Amino acid sequence: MVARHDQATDPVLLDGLLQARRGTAFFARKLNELSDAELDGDSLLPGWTRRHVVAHVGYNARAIARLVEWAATGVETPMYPSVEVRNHEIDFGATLSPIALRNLFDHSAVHLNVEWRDLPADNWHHKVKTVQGRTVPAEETVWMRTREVWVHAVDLDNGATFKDIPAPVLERLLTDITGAWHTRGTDKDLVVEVTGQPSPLIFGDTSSASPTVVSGSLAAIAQWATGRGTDGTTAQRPTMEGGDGESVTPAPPAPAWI
Ligand SMILES: O=C(O)/C=C/C(=O)CC(=O)C(=O)O
Repeated sequence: MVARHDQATDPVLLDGLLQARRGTAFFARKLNELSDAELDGDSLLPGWTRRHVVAHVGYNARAIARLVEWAATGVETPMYPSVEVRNHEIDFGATLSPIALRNLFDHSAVHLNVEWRDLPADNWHHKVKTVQGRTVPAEETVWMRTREVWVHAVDLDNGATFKDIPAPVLERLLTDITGAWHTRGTDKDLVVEVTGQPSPLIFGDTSSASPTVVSGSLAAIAQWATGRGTDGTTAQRPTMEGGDGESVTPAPPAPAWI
């Protein structure tokens, strides 16, 4: 394929797009491993079947494509008209036939990919607004989608784990989550330590004099921080007397993320 002269060439952006496409392929693989009947089963998300997860991931691609169209045209096209419409759409999508659900995922992913492919380099800096009210450059849509496809592949609960998610994606996810806790002030006296790294990764309330320190591998900590289980985590709690503190396994639940 011949690249157009106005296409994006920023290596960071191109690497991000690769991570999003790999995540989409990974989600597609896990979805293809599920029989139609298995789509009716529970996902890891409370109250959602696997059907809800697939519908959400499909509609999320359409919603993100609307942000890319906004960046391309300058015409404001929000992700969703409202959170209520978003939620209703997911509930409706979960009732589609298996073939329609699978088509929704496939077609919406292709559509988003085409919107990204066709967005001229300059337009990637244009500002758009997410459904959470964040104003971000269009390049952020790549990360928004990356996060969705990798994490929701785990939510399908048919074998994918956080260990399947590439380390740079997990690290950025942790930066996002701990940033959200900090903004809300829900990380008081909480330090998160990723073990088994060449150089230590530390997040959270690092200025606290008596923090609870939650530690574990990158995958275990990301799973815990996203509210998807405490396996592989431990917590070191301060004691009244000072000293080394008491060890708690597994760690207590993480603060809410979204
Ligand atoms: O990162 C944001 O500000 C927003 C992210 C989303 O809206 C992702 C979704 O949860 C969705 O598509 O509904």
